[in-house]
Amino acid sequence: MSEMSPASSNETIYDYIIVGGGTAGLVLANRLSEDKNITIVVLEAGTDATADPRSVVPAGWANALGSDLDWNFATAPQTSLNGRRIGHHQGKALGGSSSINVQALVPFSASDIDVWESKVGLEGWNFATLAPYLHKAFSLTLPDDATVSHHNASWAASWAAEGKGPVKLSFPPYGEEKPTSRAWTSTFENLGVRLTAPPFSGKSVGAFVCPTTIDSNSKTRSSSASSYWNSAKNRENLTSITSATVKKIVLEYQNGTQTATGVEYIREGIELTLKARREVIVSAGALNSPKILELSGIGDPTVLKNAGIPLLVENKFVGANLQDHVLCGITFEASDGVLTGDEFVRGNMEVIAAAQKQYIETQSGPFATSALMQFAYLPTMDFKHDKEALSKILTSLQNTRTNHPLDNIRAQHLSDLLTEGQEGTAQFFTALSQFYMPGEDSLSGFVPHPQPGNFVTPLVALSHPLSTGHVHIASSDYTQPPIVDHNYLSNPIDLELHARHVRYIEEIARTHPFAEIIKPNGRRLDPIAYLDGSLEKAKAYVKAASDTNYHSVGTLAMAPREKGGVVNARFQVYGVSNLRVVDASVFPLIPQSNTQSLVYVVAERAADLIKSE
Ligand SMILES: Cc1cc2nc3c(=O)[nH]c(=O)nc-3n(C[C@H](O)[C@H](O)[C@H](O)COP(=O)(O)OP(=O)(O)OC[C@H]3O[C@@H](n4cnc5c(N)ncnc54)[C@H](O)[C@@H]3O)c2cc1C
Repeated sequence: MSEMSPASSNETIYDYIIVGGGTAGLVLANRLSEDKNITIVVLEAGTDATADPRSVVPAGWANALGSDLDWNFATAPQTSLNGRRIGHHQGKALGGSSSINVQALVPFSASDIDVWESKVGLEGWNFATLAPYLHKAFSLTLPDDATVSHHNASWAASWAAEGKGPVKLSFPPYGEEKPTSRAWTSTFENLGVRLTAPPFSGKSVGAFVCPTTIDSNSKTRSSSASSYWNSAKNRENLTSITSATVKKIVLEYQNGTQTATGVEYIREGIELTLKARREVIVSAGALNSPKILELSGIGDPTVLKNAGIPLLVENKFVGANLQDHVLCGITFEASDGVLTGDEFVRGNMEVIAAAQKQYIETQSGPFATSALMQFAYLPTMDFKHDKEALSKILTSLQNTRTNHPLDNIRAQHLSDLLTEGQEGTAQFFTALSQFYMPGEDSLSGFVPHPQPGNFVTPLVALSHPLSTGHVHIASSDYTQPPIVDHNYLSNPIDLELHARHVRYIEEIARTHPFAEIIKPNGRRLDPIAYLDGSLEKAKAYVKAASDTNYHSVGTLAMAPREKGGVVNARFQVYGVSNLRVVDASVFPLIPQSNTQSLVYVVAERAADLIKSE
């Protein structure tokens, strides 16, 4: 049974209720329903977008942003970003954010995960345990030899042999991505940074072309919906209810503890309930899962009191520990003759119609690829020669202020990475077009005010930010969005490191062969983006121009209680029976990578843990 109408259903009790049919939620739905003896229902607020071109066509994501497939959140004004509000897209459809994301599959590092066990204290949470799940979640199709060589991607051969998972990965065919991957990887080699190890090996620095979650046969997006869901949805024991917004978890006091017994949800304006025989599993994403817990009476007493919600389970860390990779780029005018994506950004109908025709007729062209695939992890390059600056940062790290018990661990981990100097603290990547509008609120969709001209935008994200924020309800009204406040760059160490990394973009831009893509003496989109090697100018620029990388995590952290945990190492919510959270909310510390790789892996492990009980 797949989609059912709740009104016509006799069955209102399921073994597991999964709240949120997103990236993690559908992994769980698939794996748990492998056991025919248990029943599962997935409640998803969005629709089934598995035939919607905005989700299916690889380049369609730009049109999905800001649409009905998007929760379209926005942050509170960010003090350290000159008071700007930052739009924060999150997928609202079966597949969740995996149905609208940019499809880059980027590696997390071993040390970022090992610290979960060694310093956070989560037994069994290390890279050696998690890495094998990459092969359970993903399968990679290698392109022809010429393309592998063009992308410098021979490292991926063993991956292609071992990966057996439902999510399909591919590299773009030679010629379908620009600027050439070779230009990217060669530029970093010319900067003295050779790829040190295969990108997914756990300890790798340097430039690489990442696989994308695109099916190489159909040239369509491979989301958790098109993969995990589509292959399981006809199972008799698995049900989905779409357009169903969960309002709260029903808690009953049983055997001396609050126990999750079901959920209340709204569909077509009607309030309905479902009961769970075994568990409720919340997988609504890092910005919505805390909201559901708070609306259910689980959280910080002050937050709940202000919203008029009776407190049932006290935990002041619900909604805290919000982290993201703050992102900033410099948009350079492209050299004459370089074919950029700016006509698409400007919505040029002639160009779009031609690309559409090419995609429909031959499954190729600009619509068949994701925009982002050239990446590089780098240590903070300044510190290779400026030991005094490094020493100052390390001293500040010892005295940095803390808002959350995990902050000390974050600072210690960053200190270790900077001292060693062998791992990435910055993630560089590049877009061959204007990418966003620096200096403005970034509230509505992708590039709200496109500019004339052709551009290239190298960007950098801060891999291990210390600044943390929060997401909380403002009222008991479930239709109201939560208050999202990342506190981007509020920690001065973040500001300094991010500014140093952004300043390094100028170095990349003048290094060959990447320099050839940029017009000599061409303009930059933002008049204050001329940093001239000045750290002060770079600091001013990142405040004016930084944005989100859409990697919100950590708001219901997996950690011991005394370290600010909301769930234990088995995803169980402290103080409540039969309630788990499985999604990006549980990451105690943000990994260096874009987050989908780890969300899939963590959800696979959650399924194994639950099934083993
Ligand atoms: C625009 C964008 C681009 C990105 N690009 C990349 C990328 O290229 N590479 C990468 O690695 N990562 C990327 N990410 C991040 C990555 O996609 C997410 O971190 C990951 O998918 C989150 O998975 P999740 O399961 O935690 O949440 P989601 O996948 O967001 O799932 C949450 C689900 O819960 C549903 N839901 C929420 N509230 C309720 C409710 N009350 N009732 C019922 N259902 C509810 C939502 O509709 C959604 O379907 C991107 C994210 C975005 C938004």
